[in-house]
Amino acid sequence: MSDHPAGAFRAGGGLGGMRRFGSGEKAKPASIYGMFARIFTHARLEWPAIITAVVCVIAVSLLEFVVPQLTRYTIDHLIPGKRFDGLVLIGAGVLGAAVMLGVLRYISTSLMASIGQKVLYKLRNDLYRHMQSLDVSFFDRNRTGDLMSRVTHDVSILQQLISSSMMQLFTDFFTFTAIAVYMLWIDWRLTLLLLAIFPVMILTTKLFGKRIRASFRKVQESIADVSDHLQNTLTGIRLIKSFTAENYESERFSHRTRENMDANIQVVRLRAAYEPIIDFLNFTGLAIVLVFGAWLSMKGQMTVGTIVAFTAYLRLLQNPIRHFSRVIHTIQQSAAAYERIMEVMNTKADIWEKEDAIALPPVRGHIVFRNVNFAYSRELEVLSGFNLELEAGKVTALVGSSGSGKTTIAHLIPRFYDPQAGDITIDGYSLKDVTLSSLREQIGIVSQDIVLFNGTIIENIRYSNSHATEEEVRAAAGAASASGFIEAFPQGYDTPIGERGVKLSGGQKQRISIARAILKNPRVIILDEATASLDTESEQHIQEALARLLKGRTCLVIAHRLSTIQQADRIHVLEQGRIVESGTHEELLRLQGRYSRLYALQFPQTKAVR
Ligand SMILES: Nc1ncnc2c1ncn2[C@@H]1O[C@H](COP(=O)(O)OP(=O)(O)OP(=O)(O)O)[C@@H](O)[C@H]1O
Repeated sequence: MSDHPAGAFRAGGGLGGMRRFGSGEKAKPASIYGMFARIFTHARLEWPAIITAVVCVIAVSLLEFVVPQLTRYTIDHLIPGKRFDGLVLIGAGVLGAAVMLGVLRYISTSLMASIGQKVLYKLRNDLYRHMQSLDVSFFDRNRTGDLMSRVTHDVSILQQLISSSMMQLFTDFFTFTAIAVYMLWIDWRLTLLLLAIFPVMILTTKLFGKRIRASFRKVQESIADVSDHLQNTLTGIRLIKSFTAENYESERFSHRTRENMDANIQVVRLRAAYEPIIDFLNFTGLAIVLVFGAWLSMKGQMTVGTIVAFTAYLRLLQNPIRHFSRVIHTIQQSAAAYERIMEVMNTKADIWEKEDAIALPPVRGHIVFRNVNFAYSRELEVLSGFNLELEAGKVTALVGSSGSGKTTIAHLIPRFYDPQAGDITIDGYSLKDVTLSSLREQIGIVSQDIVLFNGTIIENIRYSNSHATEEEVRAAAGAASASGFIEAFPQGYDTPIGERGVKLSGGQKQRISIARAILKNPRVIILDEATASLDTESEQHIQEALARLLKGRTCLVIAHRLSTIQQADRIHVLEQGRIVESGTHEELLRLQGRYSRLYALQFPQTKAVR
């Protein structure tokens, strides 16, 4: 049994220009509270570390509070009283506080950084697992590079928020409240005057926050574009070279990176405008303390030490605001990233299992399509009232012109897509009533787009059955006529095949994919154009391998090349989603209809003989 049956079926690539999330309906901005709530849900198991970090942070705030008190005491009491003995204690007190601050900050920062990493680890894995659970149509709609950048770049942005900015926010909130209360207690008039500036600051922050977040969204989308372009062009490098399209691609790349640069410049401009406004408001606070404090002092209502302490507290009070102007940058950047992550997390799979889905018992492989309607989108109906029967243990072939719906029919059997109407059954079980894994474990697909992973030959063959022994792998490779060329490699089965199997020839890749299917030993085989574009010798090897693969199983063979399906038990000719002719090769030739015309096109000489 396969550990990861879905992986073997996953068709790569996406269709550009189709609807994907964010392009149809406008994505609802995710709430910042929602973001924090989710982060806390992920972080809750780390509560001992969180509590320790919070205690450290509170201690930092208290120490910060003590230092201005030492200044005040020095100015108001030690200097006027010429108490030289007290200076040593004050010096030691300030240095001691500095050392303690350093230690406490080290503990809280390193704890929060490791919590951030753990949350990130969980979030990234959840996202990946969720993506894997989505169906093929999701991957049709979305660009690979864009999805990659959500899992890598967007998740990393959240890490910065968790490990540094969130703690900073908490520290600032605590310091701000403690100091505001203390200042109110010392002189409520001066403090209220100061606090009057804060609503202006909050409003400015809100106004800028919205714009900064929108710009960050653009930055992240442009990164996704860059990553998508890279993914497409690096995997298609041979095509680019064959069309000498290097300059064209470099220009397209530069266009995308320019969009990224422009979006970043927009963010920088917004920040550059925001920070001076906040600084101006901070200076207004300082002016108020100086002018009003000096006035009170001249009237004998306030000591000089209090004014000095007040300016120090003012700085501490303004620090959170100044930090906030920086943290807001991270928060808005994270919110934009979080939105993009949640778009994936909130996407529900179109293909799902019923709650009471049963495990499909080992089947014989009798498959029936009854009145099936299927469309990829509203505009394009591929199958309408479609009926088809695949007899158990027999080879059924589908032929027909390009776009007539052959691959679509094949993809409905492992439930890559679900029909909008009608039913498909296997041994009488409706596909919708059985679990996806029990269904897919009994189906093997060998397609013309062979997907091999970077790894060794044995790893690729074993992908369909991770428990297979080495002997079983060798036997499968033998049956797939692959052992000859594999053993000829100096490293044999341990030969690395490179990304997507680039180090192998087309025919070799095909035989490895057949070996992989044989090792899976499924009841049902779907063969999509497996012999396209091969030389005669390779094709002969492959035909032998295929004959062994198909033997005794229910097979659906999709072939353009009629030579490959002459032995099929039944051939259906498909036109625009309808079966127009059915029979064996000889019967269909005798009909002198669509099939015989297709055959004559492919084999003009044979036709002449007949
Ligand atoms: N993932 C998809 N999303 C939207 N439309 C699709 C998708 N796959 C196929 N189609 C459309 O559905 C129709 C049937 O395509 P299908 O691939 O089943 O034809 P086919 O007979 O297998 O063609 P070929 O022999 O060229 O592979 C075509 O019009 C095609 O454009």
